[in-house]
Amino acid sequence: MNISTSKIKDILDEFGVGVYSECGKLDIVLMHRPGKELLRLTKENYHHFLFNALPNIVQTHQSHDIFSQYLRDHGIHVLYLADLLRQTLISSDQARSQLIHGILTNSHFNHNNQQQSLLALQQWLLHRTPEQLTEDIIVGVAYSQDELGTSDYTQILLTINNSTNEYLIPPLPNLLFMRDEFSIIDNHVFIWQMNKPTRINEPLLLHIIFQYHPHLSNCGLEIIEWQKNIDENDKEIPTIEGGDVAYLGDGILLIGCSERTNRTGIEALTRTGLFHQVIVIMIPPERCYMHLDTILSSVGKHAFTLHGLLAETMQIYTVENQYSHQNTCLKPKWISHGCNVRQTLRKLLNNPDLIFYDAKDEQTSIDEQRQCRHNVVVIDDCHVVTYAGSDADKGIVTCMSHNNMCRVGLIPFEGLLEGGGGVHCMTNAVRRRPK
Ligand SMILES: NC(=[NH2+])NCCC[C@H](N)C(=O)O
Repeated sequence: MNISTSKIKDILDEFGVGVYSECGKLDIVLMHRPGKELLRLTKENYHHFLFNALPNIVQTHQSHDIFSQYLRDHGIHVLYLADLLRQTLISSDQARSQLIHGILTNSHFNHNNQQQSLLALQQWLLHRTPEQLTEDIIVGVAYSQDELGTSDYTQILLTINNSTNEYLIPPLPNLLFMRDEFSIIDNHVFIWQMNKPTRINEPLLLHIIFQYHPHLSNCGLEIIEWQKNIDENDKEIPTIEGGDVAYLGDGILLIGCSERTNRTGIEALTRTGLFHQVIVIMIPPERCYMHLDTILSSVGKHAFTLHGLLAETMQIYTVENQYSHQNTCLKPKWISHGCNVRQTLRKLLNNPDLIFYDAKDEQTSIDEQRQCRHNVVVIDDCHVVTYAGSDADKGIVTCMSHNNMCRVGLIPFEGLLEGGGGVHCMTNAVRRRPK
């Protein structure tokens, strides 16, 4: 579904932008409807691309369209990444150069031919139209005459490639999980730095969109260069992925320190000084718990989902800024609050009645966590969406809907779950009201 730039302007004018909670009414969301990049997945490479199995693209489209239609049926405007990127590249030469520069920076060739290959790739990219560039960066470009055409630079690229690399530009099948590349918090845009190399080009696209899109670049959102706040002594590169980030509103940030989001990243974010409280949950660094939202997500003002198996084993910290006498920001301090997630969040969030929904027994909870059902997205307070197929007696959906506590919309998982993410992972709010 194509949305024109003028329609986008109307939506932004009508609703405004900014995300002020995880559970207020959702008005505008960004998603990516997967395309031919999924056809790049094979039995040999799907692990490399962080998929658990091969999806059937017809099913992916069906399920994804049912999901986006559910959102539209409840008054949410769905924007699509490919539309925004194309519109940005059409309207701004600077955006095109920045995209090309970013692709070149992230490309690595055989050491001996690095310089020559980069020049050839640059020339090849400079001859692409905005529409072609949009497709190249999302779908990827294979080392083949078919895809590269017959120019002089093509010959150089094909000759130089030592055939160990299948792709000149790698495909981005994980764009399906639009949650992870950025977060909007209040009216600030944070473009994240991915931990997994195969996702390295994804944030680049979002940076270009928020910086140059004819309407999103001047609608009152400000990009924050959070990763500049690292200490000289920090040895690791700061990484944060959006699935670890839950902005609860009123300056309170809940964040997972996980396989993907590291301490240096969390400290750099804290040092922006934009948060009143930063609460960190230490998540076991395992693939099945890759982000905070695989085990906990917001359901409404009164509740979260929480995978019970981990509820009393994950250390919780608050991270606070410290300043020198000259008022320079020093390394933040980590204060431990023990390992009981339920108790600690009730206390830190000053809400003794906070509810944590889970399946009724441990094995069902484990099964449902693996099927991404703790991963819910809020439409409005107490109205969420998750994947269908939850156990009718013991499943988390039954627990959430008990006594009409919550309304739970269900969408098919076929064609989506193979990528290892749920409905929260596939959406990213551009406008969400306070709780
Ligand atoms: N917010 C999330 N939980 N995202 C899920 C991302 C799944 C993706 N295949 C990855 O491994 O990166």
